[in-house]
Amino acid sequence: MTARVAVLISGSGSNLQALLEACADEAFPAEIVKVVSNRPGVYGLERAAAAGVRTEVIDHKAYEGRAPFEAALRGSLEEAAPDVICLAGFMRVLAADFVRAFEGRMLNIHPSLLPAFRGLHTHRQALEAGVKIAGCTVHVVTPALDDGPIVGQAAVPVLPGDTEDSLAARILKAEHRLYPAALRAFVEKRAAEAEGASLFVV
Ligand SMILES: Nc1nc2c(c(=O)[nH]1)N[C@@H](CN(C=O)c1ccc(C(=O)N[C@@H](CCC(=O)O)C(=O)O)cc1)CN2
Ligand SMILES: NCC(=O)N[C@@H]1O[C@H](COP(=O)([O-])[O-])[C@@H](O)[C@H]1O
Repeated sequence: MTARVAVLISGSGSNLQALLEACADEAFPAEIVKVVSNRPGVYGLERAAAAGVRTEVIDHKAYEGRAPFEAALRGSLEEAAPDVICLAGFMRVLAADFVRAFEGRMLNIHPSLLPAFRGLHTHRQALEAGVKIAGCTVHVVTPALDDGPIVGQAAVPVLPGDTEDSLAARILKAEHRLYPAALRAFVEKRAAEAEGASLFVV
């Protein structure tokens, strides 16, 4: 079965692009059915349109607070009937009620080796901490920030003279390899678990 995936973005969408390219392979067990951005005019929307994927903008600045924004965002996602939601450079903290509506089937890619360096400015945190290994993590989204079960990780070296930009660029390349691999593993595990359940029903 091919999993229906909706992707949330806020910007460039380079991770979205990696997922689009992976899904273009007929053997990949997922298809991207909708891309939703909380920011209008971002390049990620152009990437989705070029791939023939439906897009929608739910601009958080157009709503009076998080609750009405998240209600609109939830409606846009539910309209697509996704099996899995992928946050890909999505930059809004989601309230517990929203996360629970998609419990266990929402993934995020975070540019650090969690549990190290949660939140924003992860590359600055890594350089200030003096770590020699950095990387990225795909995890299940929970109400707590950047805290859910880890699906996969990729490590890269921190090199002498690295700046935030040089480290971010190295990690971003790893993200583009990690996210499709992690999504495949996540989808295949869910399918196997569902098949296992049906065996007991029979
Ligand atoms: N409930 C959860 N929501 C989100 C998670 C999560 O694990 N649980 N992951 C984040 C993604 N993320 C880091 O990977 C992250 C994104 C945004 C922020 C943040 O502080 N955002 C600010 C606004 C920043 C902006 O709009 O430029 C905010 O929401 O006030 C922290 C971490 C996605 N959501
Ligand atoms: N906390 C979330 C976060 O920092 N996400 C990060 O935003 C960057 C841009 O992604 P993009 O090129 O896919 O838009 C990526 O490095 C991603 O890990």
